[in-house]
Amino acid sequence: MVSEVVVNRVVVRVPAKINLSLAVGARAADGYHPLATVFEAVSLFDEVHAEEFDGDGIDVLVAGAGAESVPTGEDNLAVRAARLLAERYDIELAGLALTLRKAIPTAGGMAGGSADAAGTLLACSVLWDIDIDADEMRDLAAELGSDVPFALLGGTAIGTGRGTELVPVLSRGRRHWVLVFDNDGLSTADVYRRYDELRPKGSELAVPDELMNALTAGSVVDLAPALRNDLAEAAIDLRPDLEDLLARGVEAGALAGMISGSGPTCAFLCRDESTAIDVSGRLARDGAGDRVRRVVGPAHGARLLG
Ligand SMILES: C[C@@](CO)(OP(=O)(O)O)[C@H](O)COP(=O)(O)OP(=O)(O)OC[C@H]1O[C@@H](n2ccc(N)nc2=O)[C@H](O)[C@@H]1O
Ligand SMILES: Nc1ncnc2c1ncn2[C@@H]1O[C@H](COP(=O)(O)OP(=O)(O)O)[C@@H](O)[C@H]1O
Repeated sequence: MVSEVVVNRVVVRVPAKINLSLAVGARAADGYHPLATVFEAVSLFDEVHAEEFDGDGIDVLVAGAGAESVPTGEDNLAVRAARLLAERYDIELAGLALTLRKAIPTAGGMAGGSADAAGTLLACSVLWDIDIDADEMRDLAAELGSDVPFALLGGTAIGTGRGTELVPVLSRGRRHWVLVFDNDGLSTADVYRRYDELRPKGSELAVPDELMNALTAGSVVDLAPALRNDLAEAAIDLRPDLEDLLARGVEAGALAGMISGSGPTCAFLCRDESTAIDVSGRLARDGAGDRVRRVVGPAHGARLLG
């Protein structure tokens, strides 16, 4: 009989994000686009459970929403995060079991894979008792993906560079969002590629003043017209039905609807909680069914549970 004794276990909760504003410049020589974005973490969380066992290698179990579309081998972002951390801190990687409890859609434009990478960095640094500071953790996160540093930080933040240079934004109040997931994900790389075809020169890299003012004032009414997503045109070009969904959310009572990041998730900003309940009910009845979620922003970044 093989004995696999659990010697330690850490659980981390990590948020999804939306981009309140996403300005995209022209593709640079490294293949990435310079961004000026405002990230907002929302109350939709993946959980990463990390355990050591007497054994070998990394075991991955994925549970929850869309689990079947998440790879469980070396290309899983959580596995890549664990291996990167172990390599940089000379940890001898014996048995590591990672369980990912997913609520964030995969390839949904909400940084679901990035959240798991960020959660794994935090979980394994605690599990392996590594003396790592926030800057070192941020640098490892940026190696794993452009959205990973923000998943660690959470809240509301301006992102520049590839999206990895972050400055927290002080905002007032809470924002109520209704999300509508899509059953089929969109590849981020494909959406950026389509963006290049539609706008080879990119667009002006700026965060709108109106958006920053609305966040400072805590006014969702002023925020709604200031929301911006340069990738929306490319995402809608790849998924024309999204345009109709965006219009239906506004007809149902949302202040504004936008594509989340590279899509295909649509996010609807609502005046308050009761409007969000109403809008989510209407969209669910109107065909979106169990693909509708109500969330609140801003939410905290990667955090240890228990
Ligand atoms: C669009 C955004 C907006 O926050 O998020 P999602 O919608 O994917 O969640 C991000 O820029 C996605 O970040 P992330 O999903 O981490 O991308 P990465 O793994 O770093 O890169 C995947 C691919 O996207 C493209 N990419 C990504 C970031 C960037 N600033 N420019 C790019 O051109 C590159 O083609 C890259 O090969
Ligand atoms: N732990 C993970 N969770 C989700 N997707 C993952 C994970 N690891 C690797 N992937 C791969 O990354 C791709 C996109 O990841 P994801 O971060 O969910 O997209 P997006 O940034 O659009 O939200 C997926 O197609 C999936 O194959």
